[in-house]
Amino acid sequence: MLELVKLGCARDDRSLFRNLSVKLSPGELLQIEGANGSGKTTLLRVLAGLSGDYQGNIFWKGKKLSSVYADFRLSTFYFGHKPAVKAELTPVENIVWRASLRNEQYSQQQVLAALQQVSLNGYEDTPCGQLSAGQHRRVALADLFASQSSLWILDEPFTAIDFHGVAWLETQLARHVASGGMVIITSHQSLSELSGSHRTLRLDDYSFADAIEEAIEGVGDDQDEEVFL
Ligand SMILES: Nc1ncnc2c1ncn2[C@@H]1O[C@H](COP(=O)(O)OP(=O)(O)OP(=O)(O)O)[C@@H](O)[C@H]1O
Repeated sequence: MLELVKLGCARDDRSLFRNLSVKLSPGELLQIEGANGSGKTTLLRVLAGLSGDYQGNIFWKGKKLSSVYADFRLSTFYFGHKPAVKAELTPVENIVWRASLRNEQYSQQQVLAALQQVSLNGYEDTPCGQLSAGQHRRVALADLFASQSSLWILDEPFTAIDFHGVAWLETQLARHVASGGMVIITSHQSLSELSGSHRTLRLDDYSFADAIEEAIEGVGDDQDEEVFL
């Protein structure tokens, strides 16, 4: 349902990755791994539609992403490094506001259930600016509890989350995938026990260094072709 074809990204004249082709179907979780600076966040920002600076093509439900972007946005939940949580709003207000950005409406019961799920009951009326770093991220993660988005794009969602929060989040991921949802996630956490539909993609395998090696190997294969290194 989501397909990347020969995707490549460069930043500041440096190639991060190239020739990345992969398909993600309903019921699958794709974990993106790679060294610091290999381009994991860059890739997720591209997939979330937050950056159009890339080579190659992205298809959603068989159509070019640019032509079905509105549908894609409504089908996607993006959790970035710094999720949008307004400091002056309470957790309840933030959940309602964040849902409205995705054209979703939660009942009061759903909001309170979501807060309970992320152990923020008792903090309903506390401005989020007064919450701890982990609680702050839990406010954004609470969305997952009632999310209707089929594709979750999660950038290091376990950061600052305690042991119980990690277990809760793993359960949400497993449930989402089991019910036909899709997940793309960066995490240094091992997720392999989640389900058989879990795949890992190492971004370093698509790095420029590999491209140079390929080019060097190619010199002997085709003497007519000029190779620029
Ligand atoms: N907008 C930008 N302008 C210039 N360089 C950028 C930009 N965005 C990212 N980069 C660079 O691209 C490289 C990859 O960054 P990115 O955040 O995607 O890596 P990452 O794999 O997520 O790293 P980490 O594991 O440390 O979070 C870094 O060297 C970064 O400085």
